Amino acid sequence: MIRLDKVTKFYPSNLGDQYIFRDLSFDIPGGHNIAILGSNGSGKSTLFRLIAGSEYPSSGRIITDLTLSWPVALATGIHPEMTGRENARFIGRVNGVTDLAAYEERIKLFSGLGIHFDLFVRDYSSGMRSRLAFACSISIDFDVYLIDEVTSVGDANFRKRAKDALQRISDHSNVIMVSHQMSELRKFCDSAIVLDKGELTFYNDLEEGIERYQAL
Ligand SMILES: Nc1ncnc2c1ncn2[C@@H]1O[C@H](COP(=O)(O)OP(=O)(O)OP(=O)(O)O)[C@@H](O)[C@H]1O
Repeated sequence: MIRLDKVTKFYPSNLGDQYIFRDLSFDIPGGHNIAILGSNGSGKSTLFRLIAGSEYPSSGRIITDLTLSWPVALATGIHPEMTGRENARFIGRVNGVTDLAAYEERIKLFSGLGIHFDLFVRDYSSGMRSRLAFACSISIDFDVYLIDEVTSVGDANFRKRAKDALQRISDHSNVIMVSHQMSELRKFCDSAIVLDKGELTFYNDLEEGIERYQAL
């Protein structure tokens, strides 16, 4: 379970503080593959960053007893001044991977980065960076994978590899996924959370959630 406890999140702007969530308490149930649905700007990415811990709430807290991956689009923890291999090794070590050499090789193979794996990440394209981040994430055992752009990262070949890996993962772990493509969500998710005006609603049935979202 992932619990949002009285979470408030706002961003300062030239028009004053823009509130995304105000005093929001919500339990994201475990054991589901959940699609996050909401219109542009409703706060899906913000929610992801809060859950992943890559951004703090303005007040309140997020509590969980689960291990969570990081959203790939953020490429959180990927350091531009290190090579892909050094990044992989660092991420592996931080996440308690025991066989680091095997982990590195898995990432090199999965990311398809070839010789770029030993070049500085600062010289990567954004697609290459996302491929590295996704490969690092998918090669670690997490309880929940936060998936934000699997369908749009890299070329057709990589996308197929990513989807196959995700399919394997969703058999034994859970995913929380953001995508504007309903076909993708239908492939991996069984339930939904709809974001609207700072409120979250959980739908046990994905189709019910999609219907609600489309009616917004
Ligand atoms: N770092 C930031 N600084 C200021 N405002 C931000 C920041 N990040 C997000 N916002 C604002 O917060 C709101 C929610 O943004 P967010 O990216 O979470 O929405 P989203 O639902 O993921 O949108 P989309 O479907 O377009 O990707 C938007 O109004 C956005 O402008």
